[in-house]
Amino acid sequence: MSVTNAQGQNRLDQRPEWHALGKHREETAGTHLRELFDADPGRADRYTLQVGDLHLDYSKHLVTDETLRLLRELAAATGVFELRDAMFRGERINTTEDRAVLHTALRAPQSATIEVDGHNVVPGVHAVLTKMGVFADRIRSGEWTGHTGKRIRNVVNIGIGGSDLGPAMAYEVLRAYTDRDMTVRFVSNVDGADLHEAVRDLDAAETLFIVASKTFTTIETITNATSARQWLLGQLGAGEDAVAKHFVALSTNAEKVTDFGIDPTNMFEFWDWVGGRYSYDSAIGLSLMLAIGPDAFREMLAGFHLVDEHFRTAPAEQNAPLLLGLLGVWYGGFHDAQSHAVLPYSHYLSKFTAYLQQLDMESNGKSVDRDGNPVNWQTGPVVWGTPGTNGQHAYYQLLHQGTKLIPADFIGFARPVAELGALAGQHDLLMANFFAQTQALAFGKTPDEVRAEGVAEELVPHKTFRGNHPTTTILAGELTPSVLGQLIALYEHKVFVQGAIWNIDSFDQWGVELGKVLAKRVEPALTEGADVPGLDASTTNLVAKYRALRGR
Ligand SMILES: O=P(O)(O)OC[C@H]1O[C@](O)(CO)[C@@H](O)[C@@H]1O
Repeated sequence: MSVTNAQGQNRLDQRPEWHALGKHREETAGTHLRELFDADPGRADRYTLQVGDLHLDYSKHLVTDETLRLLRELAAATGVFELRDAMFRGERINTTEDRAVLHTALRAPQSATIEVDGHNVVPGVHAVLTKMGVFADRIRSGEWTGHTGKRIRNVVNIGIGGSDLGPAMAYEVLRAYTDRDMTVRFVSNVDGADLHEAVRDLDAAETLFIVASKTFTTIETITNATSARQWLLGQLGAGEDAVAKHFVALSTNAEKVTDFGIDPTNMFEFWDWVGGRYSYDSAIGLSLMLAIGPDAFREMLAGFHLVDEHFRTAPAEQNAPLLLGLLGVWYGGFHDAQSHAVLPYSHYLSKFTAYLQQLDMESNGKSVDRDGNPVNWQTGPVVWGTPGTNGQHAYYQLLHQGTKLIPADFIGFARPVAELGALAGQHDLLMANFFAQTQALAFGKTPDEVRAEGVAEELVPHKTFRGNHPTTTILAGELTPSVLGQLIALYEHKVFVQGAIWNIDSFDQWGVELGKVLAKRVEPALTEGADVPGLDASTTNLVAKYRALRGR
């Protein structure tokens, strides 16, 4: 596909830096990681970075000093650093929604000044954090009681997308830091089964619902919140006045919160310059704060801030989010990689990749540039993965011997969380797998090595491992709140770098709209058999089949 447009020379695929990378790719085609390591004894030492508590090893990537130099030149030419500075300054870099992009302000210290339209937003951020902290302390101490006077022991967060995935992920990651006497659940799916299973064993008198929605118009969340209110009032046999003690809201939309019947004093505010998928360190993290307490929450914010500062100030050669972003551009643009695996070797990171899916794919799953012109290069990859070692016994076969190039991030920790007790003894085995996998992926096993083991000749191709599969290893001492913040900020800024280079708006999400509109149109057809003008033949048949199966 070849596209020309008014942007002319500014188009990514017409830039000399892009062409230089293409040429370099041709010249280095066929080079194996084995050769790169053999030719350069200093490679493993040189290709590492330390950012806060995160040790990054990127030596097992299909790059040389020259590749990295060319990629950095591309970053400079495409204005990554200028856009980064504009983001940190609070400029409206989300152009299609005409909004600033300031999740970094959510973790800025109180002394910072960050202005949107001449207004310093930092005092507001800290006021909400303080309000959240006071509320969390009241719930955790039992001072805040429900309608019947019982203390709150259950928290149910109702939200979807960015109003669910972040706190749900972080709650799992930081389980060891949570109040184990408090039940915290997350309801997102409009499938009634989600809410049903979340509340069926709970005592309503001890349950707090947190309705989390930036817009407070999201149909799934409002439907579930309405059902939760009915359930609560039904269980308590109480009137509407019980709602105030059992419902709080996290939103940017005070009017809609009030319409729903939640007292605005029980609303924790955030702002339109916080994107949904960048919001769990805002008020959206209230459920997490209730679980881990305000101090640990602030430690997490400090971890985010550490990496923000690194991204903002570190030179290009040592800038970790820049490097990770560039590696993705290299594989998507010049190796035709379609996906990116994130493989955490920690059970606590079981929801980490699902969280990254929204962060990355909703941000960079775009096919027009900032000016609305079709792009002629790959944008965001399919992000996928589950914790090791489970994946090893499922899809790693394809990673090792399949036909696809799938760059992967391996994330592991030197020490297990303290409370594992005797089970901590299993940690070395877990981490032995962690190290073995990146080694096997990079270096593989040659036919000669297989033969030397006495393998029958007809089996040699089957037992050969091509190797040359690129991985990043991210190793930290322990999975603490701060380390979680560092990891998330690392990925946020990596996504930013890629969007900047691909010249797309990483902060809008128009692609989710069409399905929402069509669902609204189709619903009356399901319930009432209403005619939907313009409905295609396949969907019409399916709707008819559905109605027949429902006996309608
Ligand atoms: O917080 P809200 O407004 O309910 O939106 C939830 C999610 O819906 C989306 O807009 C996508 O449909 C996400 O970007 C967002 O995180």
